[in-house]
Amino acid sequence: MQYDQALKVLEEADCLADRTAVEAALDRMADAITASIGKKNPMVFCIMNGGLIVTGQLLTRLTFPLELGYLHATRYGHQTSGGDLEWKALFHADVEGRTVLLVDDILDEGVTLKALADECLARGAKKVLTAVLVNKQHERKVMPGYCADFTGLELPDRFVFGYGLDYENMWRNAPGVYAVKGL
Ligand SMILES: O=P(O)(O)OC[C@H]1O[C@H](OP(=O)(O)OP(=O)(O)O)[C@H](O)[C@@H]1O
Ligand code: HPA
Repeated sequence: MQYDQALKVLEEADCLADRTAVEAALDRMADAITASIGKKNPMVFCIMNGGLIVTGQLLTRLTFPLELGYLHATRYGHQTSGGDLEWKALFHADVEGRTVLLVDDILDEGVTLKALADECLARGAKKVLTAVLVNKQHERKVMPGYCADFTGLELPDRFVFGYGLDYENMWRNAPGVYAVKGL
């Protein structure tokens, strides 16, 4: 996307959650995560690329012992609808017997998180929990009612960017969650 076009995308977008709202959501998530697994010495995986900012900002709010790793799987690329899941980076850490927390930017249809959670369980994880900044509200989930264990924001069925979420690989750095005009 060209520079001018990218500026126009942000200018025309609808802000669904500004920085203050996102930070409050991260605070709530951190409290809930701490209460749930604060004493479990969990293995936390950032789901790249989208999970980068949420994981970073969440982790500074988690003041208990944990280990950090990353997984990379993608199914959207430059598209606004998902395809087959493509693994880009496989497990580099042993999850056997561990409590695992998967952190991502969004649960849209849930295909990505469910596949990664299933893979952790297949590798012997004792318990797998999931955390997302955004849950997109619609009826196209991978299983009816599928949702994360910890959700920051419930947002409408729009294509969103910011706080790690991209629109055509741009604006992951936008300081709020914005919906693309017309999408
Ligand atoms: O719930 P789903 O419908 O599976 O969609 C959610 C996934 O889609 C995005 O990743 P994407 O494939 O765009 O890769 P990226 O993280 O590199 O942007 C997002 O970061 C989630 O991982
Ligand atoms: O709305 C979205 N925005 C960015 N990335 C996504 N991946 C799934 N849904 C979305």
